[in-house]
Amino acid sequence: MTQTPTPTRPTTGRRPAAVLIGFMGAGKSTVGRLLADRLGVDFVDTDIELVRRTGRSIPEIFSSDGVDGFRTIEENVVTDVLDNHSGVVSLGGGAVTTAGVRDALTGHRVVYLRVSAERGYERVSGTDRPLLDTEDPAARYAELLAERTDTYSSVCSFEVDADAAPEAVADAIVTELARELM
Ligand SMILES: Nc1ncnc2c1ncn2[C@@H]1O[C@H](COP(=O)(O)OP(=O)(O)OP(=O)(O)O)[C@@H](O)[C@H]1O
Ligand SMILES: O=C(O)C1=C[C@@H](O)[C@@H](O)[C@H](O)C1
Ligand SMILES: [Mg+2]
Repeated sequence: MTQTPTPTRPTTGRRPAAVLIGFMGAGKSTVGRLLADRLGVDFVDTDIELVRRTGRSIPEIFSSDGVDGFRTIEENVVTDVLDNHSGVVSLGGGAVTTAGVRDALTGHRVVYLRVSAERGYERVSGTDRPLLDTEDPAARYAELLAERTDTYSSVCSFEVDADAAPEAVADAIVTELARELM
């Protein structure tokens, strides 16, 4: 009897050393770069990659395609990067809200940068964040963070306190990665 092979995405067989997740302002991009330097590997930020591939800014995509359109583009970029990148990968803050991204994270070393609403909002306040474009962005920030916390926890391999300084967060990740090798 002939068996139908399970369809899989084409891959290069490369796997990220670590995938950073967490809310806006948790420091995924900042710490991701530091961590990649420390490990001597490449760094890819899926928000930057998405802008590069589409030639449009994130606020432009939100305004023309809506949040669902943005998530579809984001899912394609994230799954492609996870399949083909071997260094450190930082995801956009809302990528894990898409089921396809959560599935694609299975089996990866996923680090959750857990930031408090106070520290995180301080870091993003005044920047162009479509999802915070409301009358009370600080309250919206805290609300969205609370809504997503369980999702971040459910897909991560381990979490680090991201209220600390970027170097300290990168150190904590290196320590945990080294512990896993013991
Ligand atoms: N641990 C930290 N301590 C203090 N400031 C930080 C820390 N991490 C990041 N920052 C600052 O906060 C801002 C946002 O950081 P960053 O862009 O790395 O966050 P992010 O998690 O990638 O957010 P996004 O989900 O929007 O991509 C930047 O100005 C950065 O310099
Ligand atoms: O938290 C979010 O939903 C987002 C976070 C950013 O990284 C960007 O991906 C975008 O602004 C959406
Ligand atoms: Mg970022």
